[in-house]
Amino acid sequence: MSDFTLADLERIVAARAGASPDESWTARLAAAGQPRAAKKLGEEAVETVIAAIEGDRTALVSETADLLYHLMVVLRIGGVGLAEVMQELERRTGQSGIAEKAGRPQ
Ligand SMILES: N=c1c2ncn([C@@H]3O[C@H](COP(=O)(O)OP(=O)(O)OP(=O)(O)O)[C@@H](O)[C@H]3O)c2ncn1[C@@H]1O[C@H](COP(=O)(O)O)[C@@H](O)[C@H]1O
Repeated sequence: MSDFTLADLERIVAARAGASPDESWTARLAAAGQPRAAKKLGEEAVETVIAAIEGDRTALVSETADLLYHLMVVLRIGGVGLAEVMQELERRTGQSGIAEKAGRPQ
């Protein structure tokens, strides 16, 4: 199994965001701006949904990789660090999602 982490990918995205858009997809998306990058993220999310619904495991792996990569680009453009997201996910471990939703103000 791979020990490559999302934090590793975040570092790669950060390093490539300032490269030449002619040589780097990351830089091309960063130069195009958040609307373009977010649209691409949405496309990859839909492709992941389709792969999941179709039960296509190979496509689910590939489309999820596309999705996570484009999510890292969108987070980078949005100035959000992966650590902030992981901190929020850790905060949520203290409670079931069902209980969390039930406890929201009506
Ligand atoms: N993980 C990725 C990664 N996943 C997808 N992509 C690119 O995202 C683009 C997606 O565009 P398209 O939708 O046309 O391609 P597609 O999704 O395969 O097409 P569909 O089948 O979905 O229609 C393609 O150019 C992919 O190569 C990625 N580009 C870069 N990375 C990582 O980022 C690093 C730096 O890449 P550059 O910034 O390009 O140097 C790479 O070494 C990788 O580690």
